[in-house]
Amino acid sequence: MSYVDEVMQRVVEKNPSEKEFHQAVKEVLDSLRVVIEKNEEKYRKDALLERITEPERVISFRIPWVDDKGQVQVNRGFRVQFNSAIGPYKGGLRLHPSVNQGIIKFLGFEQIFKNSLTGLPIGGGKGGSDFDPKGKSDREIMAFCQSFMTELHKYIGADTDVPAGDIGVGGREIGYLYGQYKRLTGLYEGVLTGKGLTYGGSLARTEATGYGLVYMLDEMLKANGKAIAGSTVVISGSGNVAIYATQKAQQLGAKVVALSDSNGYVYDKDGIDLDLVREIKEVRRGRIKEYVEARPGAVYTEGKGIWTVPCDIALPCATQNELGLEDAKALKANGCYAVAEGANMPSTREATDFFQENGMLFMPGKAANAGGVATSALEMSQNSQRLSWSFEEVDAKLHEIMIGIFKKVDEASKRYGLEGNYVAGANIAGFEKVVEAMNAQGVV
Ligand SMILES: NC(=O)C1=CN([C@@H]2O[C@H](COP(=O)(O)OP(=O)(O)OC[C@H]3O[C@@H](n4cnc5c(N)ncnc54)[C@H](OP(=O)(O)O)[C@@H]3O)[C@@H](O)[C@H]2O)C=CC1
Ligand SMILES: N=C(CCC(=O)O)C(=O)O
Repeated sequence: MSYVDEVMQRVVEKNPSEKEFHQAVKEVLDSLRVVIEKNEEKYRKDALLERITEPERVISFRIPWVDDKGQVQVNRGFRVQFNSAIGPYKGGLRLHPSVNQGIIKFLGFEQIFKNSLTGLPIGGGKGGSDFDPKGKSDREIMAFCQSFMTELHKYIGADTDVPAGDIGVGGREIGYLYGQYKRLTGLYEGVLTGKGLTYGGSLARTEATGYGLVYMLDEMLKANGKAIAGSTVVISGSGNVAIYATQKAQQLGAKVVALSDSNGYVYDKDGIDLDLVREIKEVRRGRIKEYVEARPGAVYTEGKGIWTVPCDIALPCATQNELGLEDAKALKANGCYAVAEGANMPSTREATDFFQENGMLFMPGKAANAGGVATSALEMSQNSQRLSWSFEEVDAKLHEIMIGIFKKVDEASKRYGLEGNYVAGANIAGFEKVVEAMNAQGVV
């Protein structure tokens, strides 16, 4: 049995119910076979793969809070501090009823290599809770966040572990979390990113993941003789990543024709009216189906199916495993030639393999959606200097970082004779820096 297969077997046996974690590890290890085979003896002796697939720390805790009816509620919280070889743990907090340890471990594992690709000094971590923010009052959100931070603050800090947003965690939640941290510790420090602009947040952080996704898409298309301008684009989700990916795609001349949420999707043949979507989602915290009430020419469809909408470019920006093999086949049949992942692991392994086997351009999330965490690291830099950079300065740095990530990914794929395989390129380029740091730091 190969070393990779031995380690994969260990991961499955030691984490039996964590299927998303298995999926994330398998994708990375499979693409690293060419690298591992060249160093197998040393890697085995150092138990390198056993260490890199084992979190440095997994923290789980009870979160009690009182709802508006005076009823005590209980949720479960997590923080996975996965790998600190190249910097303090850095990664988002996800609030969604589907959250469990396996989900947070898959996200934390992906974050290791994503953060490495940015070239910034940030390690991999992730956290969250099975708390469902949907339908909760502001007071209930605050009560939950204060209880969450009452536990979490024991394990985080500006030079230890810096959480941020993810699904269900936006500016409102970060604000409540930050206020509680400050109250408990008496420290005013950059311990969270995605903060409000009046208390240490960075301009362009709200836009960063979506903008960075489109910057990466632009690089991938240009390297392959294509362009965003004039293309038809379908974007899943209608949250932070999807909204600002839509904005940047429209600015670069694309026509975005569909967005979704967990209830269904809207198709607007005339192109999505982003101001209307932002009013519905960011102001009213409503459902995407409300879009057609103001745009009768648009069509709302309940449930899944957004990937049957004909497009040139697909940008999955909702959640993991939202795009499966049948979706991939439908995209190809309708002429789609490029996919870039705004979400974390939104394509199943079968869909990813299909894209690559059928000559479609494909950029995995750890490279394509790294703009968010990269800009979070820029927020940390500003906080450390007690300075605030302009939007243009941050956006220019973000764009430069995304161009740099594409170059690393492209170079790594070519170095191993895998030109155009951006999954392999991203995993190899991300892995190499982390491994060098782990080797230098000894058996820890
Ligand atoms: N925020 C960030 O900085 C970054 C986020 N990401 C990733 O991007 C993706 C979106 O995150 P973000 O935009 O921040 O989150 P938001 O909470 O702002 O938006 C999430 C969107 O995805 C939809 N969604 C969530 N879960 C499901 C599901 N199970 N099925 C269908 N739709 C679903 C939501 O619909 P509904 O409102 O109905 O729940 C919503 O439209 C996630 O995978 C996240 O991990 C990656 C890098 C950075
Ligand atoms: N949710 C994020 C952003 C993490 C961060 O900004 O620290 C991700 O990279 O998946």
